[in-house]
Amino acid sequence: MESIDVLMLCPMISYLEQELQRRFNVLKLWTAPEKSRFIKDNSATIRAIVADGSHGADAKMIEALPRLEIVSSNSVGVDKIDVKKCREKGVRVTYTPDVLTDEVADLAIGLILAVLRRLCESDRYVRSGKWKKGDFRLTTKFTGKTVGIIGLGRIGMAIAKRAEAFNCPICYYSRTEKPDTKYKYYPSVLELASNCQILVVACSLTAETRHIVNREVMNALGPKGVLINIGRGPHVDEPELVSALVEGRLGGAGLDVYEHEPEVPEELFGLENVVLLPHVGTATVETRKAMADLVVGNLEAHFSNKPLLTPLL
Ligand SMILES: O=CC(=O)O
Repeated sequence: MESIDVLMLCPMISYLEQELQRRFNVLKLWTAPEKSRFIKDNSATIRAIVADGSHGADAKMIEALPRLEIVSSNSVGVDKIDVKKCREKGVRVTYTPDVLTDEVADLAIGLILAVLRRLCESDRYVRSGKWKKGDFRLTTKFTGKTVGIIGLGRIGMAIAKRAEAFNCPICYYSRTEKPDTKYKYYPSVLELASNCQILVVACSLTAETRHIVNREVMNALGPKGVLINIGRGPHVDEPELVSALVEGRLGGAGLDVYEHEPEVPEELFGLENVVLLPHVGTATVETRKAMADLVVGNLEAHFSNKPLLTPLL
């Protein structure tokens, strides 16, 4: 498959770059001094795009590539890809579900513990020598707290299972009630937030779920409530989140994602009830390799006329 031109949108793990290069002619968009010129110059030959959760293909890019056949995304979230345009143009879209579910769910639990038990703050306490002057203050118990989950898909379900092991009552919001789960369903996020102590965002980002966590929801979660976001930044109204935390209307937050990554509101840096991660939900060697294998496997399948491994479209 040496002669197939694949446009890679941003740097990814070297294993993925190497595996792609062994099979395809990889064009690295980020190395081009002028991106739109680069796309134009190669538009007659590019047949595939490799995207990720932060770098996708918008309508303009898709329109600019008349020979484009497939977008293979190194992510489960495809909100940066204009899927509607792909459908219209007959461009296939693949993503990397399942292989990353455990990793993201583990991190959600890690964030809950980090916020409630102040793990980052207490680590700093030891390193700075403050322990010698007195014990660290008391924190908050996780076991038994009610966990509300927005979006009970693969990842939401994996978080629920883990939280159950901490004896947490689980409730959830999703567009429709899931028939085969014992977890309590609330038909609105507001009701969910009013009835849980830890609210976890685990749904995909769409026009409907943008700012699904707004001021009202944060107020309902309240000064003892904790918000965990391992979904996408725009799920949460970020300026409202900052003011809710600064004003003490919300008890704490554990965030892996932000509205304008890698920009993070500086007001959050001084808050000890907030744990900030740099969008690392899937970022382990094991999971990123499994994702890379799917990205390559989907392209290989497509160009050998075999069924796609994990098609979205
Ligand atoms: O954010 C990560 C993903 O969508 O896989």
